[in-house]
Amino acid sequence: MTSILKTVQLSHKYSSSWAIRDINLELNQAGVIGLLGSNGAGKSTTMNIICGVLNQTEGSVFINGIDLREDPELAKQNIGFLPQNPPLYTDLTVDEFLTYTAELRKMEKHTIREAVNEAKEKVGITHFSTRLIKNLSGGYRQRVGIAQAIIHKPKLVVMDEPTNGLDPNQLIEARKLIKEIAQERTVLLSSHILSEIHLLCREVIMIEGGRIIFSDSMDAFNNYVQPHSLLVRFENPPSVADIQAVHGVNKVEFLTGKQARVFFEGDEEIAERIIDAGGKQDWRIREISLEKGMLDDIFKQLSSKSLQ
Ligand SMILES: Nc1ncnc2c1ncn2[C@@H]1O[C@H](COP(=O)(O)OP(=O)(O)OP(=O)(O)O)[C@@H](O)[C@H]1O
Repeated sequence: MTSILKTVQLSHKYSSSWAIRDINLELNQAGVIGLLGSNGAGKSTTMNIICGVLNQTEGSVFINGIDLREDPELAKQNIGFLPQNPPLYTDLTVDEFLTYTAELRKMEKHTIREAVNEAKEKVGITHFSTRLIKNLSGGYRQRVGIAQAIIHKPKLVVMDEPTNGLDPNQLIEARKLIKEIAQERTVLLSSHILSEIHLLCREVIMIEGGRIIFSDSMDAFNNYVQPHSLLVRFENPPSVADIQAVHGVNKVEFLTGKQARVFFEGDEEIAERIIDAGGKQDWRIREISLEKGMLDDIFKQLSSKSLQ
């Protein structure tokens, strides 16, 4: 089977330093795939190369089996791109802009009108067809950006931090839309926010320092990343020393007078031991929950595992 996207030993150097090294990706199915990494990890560089905006220093990109360097025009017919800052012409109306992007894609003239209408309908902006883009809210501008990325019905849509800067309501709508779009195609989406990737993606590729340090399903990711802290809320808070006396606890931080983050090593049965100690010493525990690590901690865990 031909992969929708395949990268082979993709590496890129800006002047003297490598931004990404040996990125090997292979995507075959519809759905949202997350590219997760902290700021500067190499997400935009990877995406810009995949979309043909930046020429790699080394390695190859195949879109639907077509080498992007050998036949960029044909390869790009299968890609839609929503860059971090979508290049919208804000003095054009939605219709004018989408027609222009369809022409840029070299779509056949007689197909453009229908394609514009379909894309508008898909992202829910038909009622703004004749509105100037500069008079749209951030959330609707984002939709125009998504419409231009799907207007030619590509098999692969690449979105660089698409939910950045949206307000909570816009966020919910954008996530819904991205999931809908991914029902019939592959969406590769980047974010530095773990919870965003959790909400949207079925697979996750984690990149750090320009290298892939994890690539598997979201479920596998959840199993791989072991929790190592608990949030505990007490009605009758004990001292730090009292909590540290519980076997396995290695650090305690009080976040408020009644809530503490308890770091532990080893098994998750620590929660039972804390509840046990709390019962005996009348801490009156009101809430206790395992925390998945913060992104920085997860990077450290995964980096050290990948070096083992
Ligand atoms: N035009 C450039 N010239 C020189 N170095 C660059 C350039 N663009 C990016 N870099 C460097 O390459 C590395 C990867 O950057 P990249 O933008 O790909 O990361 P990112 O994961 O997308 O981060 P962010 O979320 O902050 O955009 C970083 O160290 C960055 O400083």
